[in-house]
Amino acid sequence: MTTQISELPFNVLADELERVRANTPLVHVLTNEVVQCFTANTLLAMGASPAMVVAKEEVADFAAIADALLINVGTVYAERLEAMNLAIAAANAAGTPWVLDPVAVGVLPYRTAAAKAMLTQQPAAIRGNGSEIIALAGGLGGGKGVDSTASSTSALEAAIALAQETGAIVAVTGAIDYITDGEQTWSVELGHPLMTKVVGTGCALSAVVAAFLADAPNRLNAVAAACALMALAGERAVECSDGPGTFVAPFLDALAIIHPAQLRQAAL
Ligand SMILES: Nc1ncnc2c1ncn2[C@@H]1O[C@H](COP(=O)(O)OP(=O)(O)O)[C@@H](O)[C@H]1O
Ligand SMILES: Cc1ncsc1CCOP(=O)(O)O
Ligand SMILES: [Mg+2]
Repeated sequence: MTTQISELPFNVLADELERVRANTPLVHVLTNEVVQCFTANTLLAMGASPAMVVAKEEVADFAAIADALLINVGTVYAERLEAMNLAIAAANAAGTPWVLDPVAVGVLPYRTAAAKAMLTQQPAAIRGNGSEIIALAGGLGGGKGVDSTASSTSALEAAIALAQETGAIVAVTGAIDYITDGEQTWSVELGHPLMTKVVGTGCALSAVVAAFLADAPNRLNAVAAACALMALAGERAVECSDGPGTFVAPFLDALAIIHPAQLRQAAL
């Protein structure tokens, strides 16, 4: 199974970033307990508005008024899963796009079953690392806890199959990010290996994917632009950091500073 693969042009990223910043989308975030603050700061820095509403008594009301929803199963347990499924149902009823981040799917049966059941609930996008995407597509993904043991390139076929099966845009990330609708595939060759040494870069990326999907006229471009923005900010942050401990501050700064006009200039 193959699709046409092209590198995402910077002017597509520029157009998408301009659109998102003009709308400041409200993103409903149901994520794991490790990355809450980093995810909220990432969304604020790039121009969205995060809210971590998690109670099962509140999630349906909030998913209906949010512009997009993130479901991340990183520290899922029974009550959180119940809230996630209520939020997904309400998002679908309201036409709110929702994103699945299948953290460590394939490693543990409880979360694997939970995430696979969610695939029938029309996710607008799925963003995961190589191991997670292979497992979600029904293969043996491997995975070392939350980390991938499979390259994104080795997971591309699984990503394409998953997109065709679910109708979602699938982003499989790693040294190269691939973003596919099952027919057309964008690649993003940006980023830096140091991004794997700071917890939450993948989780925060999935939240940014949700932000870009809010009212998106072209979902493939929206998800690809989210991947490109994060990877570009990571690359820039590495230039002025000494390692994982000093990465986060310049990363958030880069997310805020990167400007569509600058991207259009770089595209020339
Ligand atoms: N080897 C690498 N080189 C460059 N960028 C990378 C590399 N590995 C991951 N990234 C970037 O790090 C971010 C998180 O991706 P990834 O590590 O695949 O997700 P996760 O944290 O969910 O496992 C993405 O922006 C991705 O492009
Ligand atoms: C360490 C950890 N444990 C459960 S969720 C989580 C965070 C995973 O973050 P990411 O997928 O962005 O590396
Ligand atoms: Mg992850």
